[in-house]
Amino acid sequence: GRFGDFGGQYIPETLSVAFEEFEESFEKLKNDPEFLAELDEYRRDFVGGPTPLHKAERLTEFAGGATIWLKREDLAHTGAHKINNAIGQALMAKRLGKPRIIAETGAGQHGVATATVCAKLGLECIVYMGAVDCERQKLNVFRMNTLGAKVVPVEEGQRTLKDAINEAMRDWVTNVRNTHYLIGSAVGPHPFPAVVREFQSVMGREIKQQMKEKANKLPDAVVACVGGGSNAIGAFAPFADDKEVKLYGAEAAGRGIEVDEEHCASLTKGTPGVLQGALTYLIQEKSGQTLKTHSISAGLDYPGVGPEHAYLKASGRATYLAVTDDEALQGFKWMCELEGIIPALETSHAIYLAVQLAKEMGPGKDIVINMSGRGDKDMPQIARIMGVD
Ligand SMILES: CC/C=C(/N=C/c1c(COP(=O)(O)O)cnc(C)c1O)C(=O)O
Repeated sequence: GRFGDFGGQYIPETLSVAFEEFEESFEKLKNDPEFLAELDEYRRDFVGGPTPLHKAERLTEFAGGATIWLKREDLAHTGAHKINNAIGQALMAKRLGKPRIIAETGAGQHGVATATVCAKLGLECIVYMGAVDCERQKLNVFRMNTLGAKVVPVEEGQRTLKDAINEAMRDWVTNVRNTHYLIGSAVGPHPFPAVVREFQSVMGREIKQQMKEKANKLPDAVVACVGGGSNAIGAFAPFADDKEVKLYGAEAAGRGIEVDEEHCASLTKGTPGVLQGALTYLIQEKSGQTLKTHSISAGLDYPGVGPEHAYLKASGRATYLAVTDDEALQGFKWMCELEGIIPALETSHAIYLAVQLAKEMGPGKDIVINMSGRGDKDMPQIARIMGVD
């Protein structure tokens, strides 16, 4: 369960049986034709996949370089990529006979995705969400409640994603017998990062297929934002062996990476350490205590990162660059005004980075942005920032 030196399974003894049975179930199911057929059916008939891949004509012209393509995962059911992982793990939980599902959420998209599949499959759903995120992603709290989930505001720590994960893990240790912890990103102890990557890789496989159909080539670069890293690893993984395809992750530089506690650029400014069950890069002080973080986007506001990204950085296979709040807002505006798409603030970090890269790469090259989610959830925050609320 390692990615180079990274990853591993640093868990309390009480969870070892649950992890063993989850890993066994995954090893069996990941090649099981019937399970894979069921996943395909959900992707097509419930999620609305394959999500479109199309040229961003005006954004390309504006950037003045490589052709920019958009992988429209924002059009997936519930409005983000999170649904792919939620369905896969919920179907596994059903097979494991676990009637109770818990989840953590930051942007609320994973919470909504989990509540959605629990309604569909008849599973109880409890979502832990930092009190700060309950406020800034209020629309998604309403949606979770409407879908029948119980949202538990978390008042610990800085009351954002890391704190929600801690509470979910605390619940799981107590209720592991009848409960599956449906983790929302490619983080945590083995096999969570591998399981989440597997379920999210549908995006990268579709990108590869669609680029072949539309341009008869591989993309020269794939760009995705990186919070815990699930939409990025899902877009990147199918290209791992295609060395000519460059992989870029956009981290959150918040108010700037020069100042501690003002960013979440774990790969750019972090150091190796163990966080929430995995050895990865994290923003920590000498004692190993994680530092506070800031990002305009709740879904990137996390001091760690998935261990597979730590490995991709260390091995040089992927490049991670930090994008500030203001740059993300710029990317947000460009996508709205040039392509008629209101993206999530998380996704906006990748949009800004892709425009910079397109300039550098020049005409004749092709770059794909993994449009991880839509921006409905962010409209109240955007309205306040633009002074139109
Ligand atoms: C699981 C915690 C992260 C959440 N969202 C993260 C997120 C992200 C970043 O998460 P990753 O793909 O896992 O890095 C990107 N785009 C959108 C639209 C997101 O909502 C959530 O709770 O919805």
